[in-house]
Amino acid sequence: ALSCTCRPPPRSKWPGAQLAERTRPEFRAQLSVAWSCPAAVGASGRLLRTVIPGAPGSGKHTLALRITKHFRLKKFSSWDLIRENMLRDTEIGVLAKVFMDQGKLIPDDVMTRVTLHQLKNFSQESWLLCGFPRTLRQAEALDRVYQIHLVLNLNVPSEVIQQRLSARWIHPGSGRVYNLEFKPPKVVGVDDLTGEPFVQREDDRPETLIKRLKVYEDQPNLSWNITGRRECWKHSPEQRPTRSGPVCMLSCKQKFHK
Ligand SMILES: Nc1nc2c(ncn2[C@@H]2O[C@H](COP(=O)(O)OP(=O)(O)O)[C@@H](O)[C@H]2O)c(=O)[nH]1
Ligand SMILES: Nc1ncnc2c1ncn2[C@@H]1O[C@H](COP(=O)(O)OP(=O)(O)O)[C@@H](O)[C@H]1O
Repeated sequence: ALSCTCRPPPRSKWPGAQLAERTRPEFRAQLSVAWSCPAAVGASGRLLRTVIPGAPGSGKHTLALRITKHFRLKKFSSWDLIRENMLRDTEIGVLAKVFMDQGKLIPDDVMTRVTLHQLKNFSQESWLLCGFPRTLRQAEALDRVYQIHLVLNLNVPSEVIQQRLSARWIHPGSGRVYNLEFKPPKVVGVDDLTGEPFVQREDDRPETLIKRLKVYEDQPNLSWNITGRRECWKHSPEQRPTRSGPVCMLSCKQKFHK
């Protein structure tokens, strides 16, 4: 289920080789593909611009953390941006809470404005953007400003998502994510680093979660299309995943395969 036209180099050549050996098989496969892509190794000497769109609860933040740590990219996440604004009670934070509590996406113009504004300060760094874009309008707005090299799609069926999110807990101050099954804390109920209690996200409660998944499912699939020499974001008619477990499809812009 992994698709990339690049050939992986020998494993010993990956910078995160040792880590990759220790990670779970699905992450290892994802890292291998990411590393095998010339865009990722910076073969062209360019800055790397990567995005992880993906369904709610598909594991975007978990994977983004691993990749950015070991491939030395700057991580941006739409959720961190929103969470910081909510903690500071800014106008954007208050607005975001209204939409999140209803299980809805934050309006495109707001999300695009804050994200692009933040990215502006990092024009000389390679980055990975997590949770953005989530709609075609956001994708097109991003594309107008940046050339995106890699798109990591995490395709996870909704019943697996429901199971994961019902067991997700976070530390509200830092946003650190736990999972009672997949990534349990050292001591039940408290954050590993601060010892502070963790909470369930309001929007992970079953009634809101069902609405969020519906919003996601009702929205046409966002995919990155490469046809001939044309590269563009589009709505794809592909079916939502039905297989259980994470499936990663990686697309690289064509010019990096030459
Ligand atoms: N079983 C399993 N759980 C995962 C995996 N990746 C993330 N999780 C857990 O699933 C939940 C959602 O992951 P998160 O990274 O917050 O998803 P996001 O909402 O897409 O950013 C969290 O509780 C994670 O600990 C995975 O590969 N397998
Ligand atoms: N790119 C985005 N566009 C619109 N809303 C967003 C975006 N990213 C995050 N949000 C809002 O913030 C909430 C939490 O973000 P995140 O943790 O990435 O969500 P999820 O767990 O649903 O993947 C989303 O449910 C949505 O309301």
